Amino acid sequence: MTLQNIPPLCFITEAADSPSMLAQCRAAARGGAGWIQLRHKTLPDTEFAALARQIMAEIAPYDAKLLVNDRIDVAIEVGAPGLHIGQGDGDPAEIRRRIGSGMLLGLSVEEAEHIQAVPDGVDYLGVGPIYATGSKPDHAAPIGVKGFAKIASLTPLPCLAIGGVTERDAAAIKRAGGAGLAVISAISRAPDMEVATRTLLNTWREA
Ligand SMILES: Cc1ncc(COP(=O)(O)OP(=O)(O)O)c(N)n1
Ligand SMILES: Cc1nc(C(=O)O)sc1CCOP(=O)(O)O
Ligand SMILES: [Mg+2]
Repeated sequence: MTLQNIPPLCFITEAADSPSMLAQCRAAARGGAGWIQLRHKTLPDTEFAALARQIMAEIAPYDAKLLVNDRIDVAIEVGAPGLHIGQGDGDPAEIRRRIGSGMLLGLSVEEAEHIQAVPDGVDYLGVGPIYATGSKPDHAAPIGVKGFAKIASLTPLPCLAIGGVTERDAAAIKRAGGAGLAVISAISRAPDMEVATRTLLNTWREA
C-alpha cells in the first residue's frame, strides 16, 4: 500500500447488534468503501479478533481492507492490513516498531499542534472532529472545515476528514486538501448502507 492509493472512503463500524457489525462491513464493502475500520471499545480481545478475521474474509472479494481500531496486539495477531490509533493510544513511533513495516498506520490529529509530533512511519491522518458527533462522546472540540484545511496544509500525509461528515461535506473537504472521508453514522444509520456507501463515494469522486 502506498500513499497514492489510499482509498477515499473509510467506513468505521458502529458498535451495534442490529445491523450487526459484520452486516455493516459487508454492506460498506459492497458499496465500495476501500477501508473498513473495526471499532468496538468493550468487546473482549478474543471476540474482537474472531470478528476481525470474519470481516477480513467477507470483504476480501470486494477488495476492501480491514483497519483495526486501537488494539495493536489484535492487529498483529490477525495480520490486519491496517491499524488506526489516536493521540491517547500510545507513541506512534514505538507502535510502528511493534507492527513492522507492512501494516498501514493511521493517526488521529485533532489540532494543528499535533502535526509537529507526527513521526515517520505514520501513513495517513484522521483529522477531526469536523463537527460534534454522537458517535464519539469523548471527541475533541470540533475544528470545522477551516480547521481541517489548516491541518491538511501543514502535512504531506493524506488526511481523512472525520466527525459528523456526510456527502454534503465532500466538495468542501476535497477543496480543503482532503484525501477522503471517514464515517460511521452516514453509513451505519442509513436505510440502505450499501447504497449510502456508493452515494458517498460517487459524491466524493465527482466533487
Ligand atoms: C480514520 C479515523 N480517524 C480518527 C479516528 C479516531 O481515533 P481515536 O482518536 O483514537 O478515537 P477512537 O476511535 O479510538 O475512539 C478513527 N478511529 N479513525
Ligand atoms: C471515531 C471518531 N473519531 C472522531 C475524531 O474526531 O477523532 S469522530 C468519530 C466518530 C465518527 O462518527 P460519525 O461519522 O457518525 O460522526
Ligand atoms: Mg483510539
